[in-house]
Amino acid sequence: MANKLDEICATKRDEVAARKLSYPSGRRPDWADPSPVRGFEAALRTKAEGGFALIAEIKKASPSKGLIRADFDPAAHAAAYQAGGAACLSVLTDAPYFQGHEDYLIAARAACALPVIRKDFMVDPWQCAEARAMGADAILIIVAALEDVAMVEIEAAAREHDLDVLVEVHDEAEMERALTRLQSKLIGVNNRNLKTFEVDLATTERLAGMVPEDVLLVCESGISSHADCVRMAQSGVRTFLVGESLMRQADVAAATHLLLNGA
Ligand SMILES: O=C(O)c1ccccc1NCC(=O)[C@H](O)[C@H](O)COP(=O)(O)O
Repeated sequence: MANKLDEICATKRDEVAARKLSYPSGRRPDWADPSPVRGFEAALRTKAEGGFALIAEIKKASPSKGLIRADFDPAAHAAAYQAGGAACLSVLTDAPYFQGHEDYLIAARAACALPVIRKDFMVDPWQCAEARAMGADAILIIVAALEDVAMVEIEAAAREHDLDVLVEVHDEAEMERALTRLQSKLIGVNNRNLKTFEVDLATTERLAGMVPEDVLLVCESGISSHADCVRMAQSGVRTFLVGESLMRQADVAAATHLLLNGA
């Protein structure tokens, strides 16, 4: 296997093939009909106008850090993130590598009024139908994981299901592909290299200048303090995706407020 991202995507393809056979429509039989979409990108844009906008991530474990939160309670974390001032939630649904689950997204979304992105490895347009059926308001496209044709098809499927799309890049070539091949105006720079797990906030600083004015730029991974947000703001970034540093806190609501406001 070439690298961890390739390995994760290969596992995901097998998983999706099996799921498609057991519920072809994308709706698992035990899922209730989801409530209408909550505007994910709109919520971020509104918050970013008056300060920092946060996508707060519900993340139990990760390939790079192992178990992050032993007393994991997605509904309680969702309510705490909302109380602390988050604009949106991100919920990891990948089980093999992140100990995630679709039920965590369903529980988190039911416990708050925030829009939710399904954080998973999208390798097939069918996963968009599945994401909406479980209640997601947005999906992630990782440019490093997909050929151009595949990411265009997944974005089109997301639009068909009224899902917003966060397009994730890590270097200049991926940013160029995102800007020229895809239509979404929501682009995240992941400071984590998903092939090596190295994290460097300078990645966002390097790529921020490539982003046109109508694109909302999201700084992802490795943010652990208000000072980090202030540093990124010097490059024009006001929107952040944060997981581990908040998930490790005893008082998640207070930590979220502190991250956003500095006091
Ligand atoms: O987090 C990992 O170890 C990881 C490994 C391989 C692929 C993706 C991975 N993480 C996904 C993310 O990008 C982060 O969960 C997200 O940006 C939040 O990052 P952090 O605040 O550093 O938890």
